[in-house]
Amino acid sequence: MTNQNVMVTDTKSGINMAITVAVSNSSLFTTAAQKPPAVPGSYITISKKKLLQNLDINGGARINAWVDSMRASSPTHIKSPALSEDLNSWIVHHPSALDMFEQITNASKGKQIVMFLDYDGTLSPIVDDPDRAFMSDAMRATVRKLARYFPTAIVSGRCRDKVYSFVRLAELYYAGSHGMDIKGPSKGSKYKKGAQSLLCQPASEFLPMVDEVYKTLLEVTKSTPGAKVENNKFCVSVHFRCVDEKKWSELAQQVRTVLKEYPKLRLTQGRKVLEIRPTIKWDKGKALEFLLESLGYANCTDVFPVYIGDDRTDEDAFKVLRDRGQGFGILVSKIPKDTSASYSLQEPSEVMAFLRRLVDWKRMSLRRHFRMRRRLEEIKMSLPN
Ligand SMILES: O=P(O)(O)OC[C@H]1O[C@H](O[C@H]2O[C@H](CO)[C@@H](O)[C@H](O)[C@H]2O)[C@H](O)[C@@H](O)[C@@H]1O
Repeated sequence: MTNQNVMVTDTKSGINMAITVAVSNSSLFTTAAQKPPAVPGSYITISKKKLLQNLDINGGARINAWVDSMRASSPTHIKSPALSEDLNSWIVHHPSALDMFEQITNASKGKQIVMFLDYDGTLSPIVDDPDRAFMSDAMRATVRKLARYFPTAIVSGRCRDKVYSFVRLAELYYAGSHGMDIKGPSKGSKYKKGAQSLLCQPASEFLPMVDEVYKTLLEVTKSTPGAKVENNKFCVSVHFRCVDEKKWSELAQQVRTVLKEYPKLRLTQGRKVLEIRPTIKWDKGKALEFLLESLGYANCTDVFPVYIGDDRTDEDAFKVLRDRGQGFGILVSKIPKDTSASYSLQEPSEVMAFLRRLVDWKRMSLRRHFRMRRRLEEIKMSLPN
């Protein structure tokens, strides 16, 4: 019997929970201590009725599972030699996008690269205060250059206006609220005519409900020091980064009590954050598909989408790319995680280095292309009539 990290969906609350289970050949049992996974974030996805029943025995067990999941979604640093060994073997399957740069650009030859960028943890480093997650001027300048050469979209869990206030580049596409609020560039985009009028809000009917939940959660979580509730328009984030770990179960209980009254809302998790959102089948993956379609690449074989993200919610987009067999995902992570991304980068500074290389590569290939065209023109002109 071995311990495995398992991701299950609680059918009642909709929460994706990460728990450690002892696995034999024929059955699954939750471990008595419900310890956090040995390698945080390294999961297999299963659906076992028995497992869910175990979690349902009483509310306490369910809350324990929530807290385990909160821990698992908050991996920190590689501490033990065993974990760094895991990292070494993980890297073999998800090599650095910087090391594989040539292979990547070779695979994209003759195709239009379309860039999708998550915000927090990808373009800006993770900080304690979500209102101060600024991106650097150098990163902004890099993304601005990137958008000159490739259609570029920001795909974030944040409210669209908020992420725009951080990025401040009018020429980009923005998909806020985990893709539930998509808008085309507000400044003329050279990539798609009419993009300025593009707006997609598939969860608009949930707006009053989400606002009500936001206000209730704000009130209910007041008693938990450090908890922060963020209104992301079509979803709500409950942050526990600054909450003492001893208080996590209290916070989980508060959120669970509120959520019980709203069966049309579900819970997902990000980095030290509980995210409440409508149950509609819409996520960052759907947003990516919608944007590709809006750009006119719905059924094209000559498109090469690249999605860079650091969070569990980005996995939906990585999966879409895997399933389409087009382009690829890059996971930003310093630790091994189960992912559908093909490549990895360790942190936002590496993301910036990768984007810069992409810009330089494109600039050089365009220069080469124009030089060659000029040369051909010259040869044509020098030929006798
Ligand atoms: O899809 P994303 O753009 O990655 O948004 C996901 C969540 O990001 C933000 O929270 C995360 O970043 C904060 C600032 O660094 C950090 O304090 C927090 O612990 C992280 O979870 C944002 O505040 C959330 O609303 C988004 O859901």
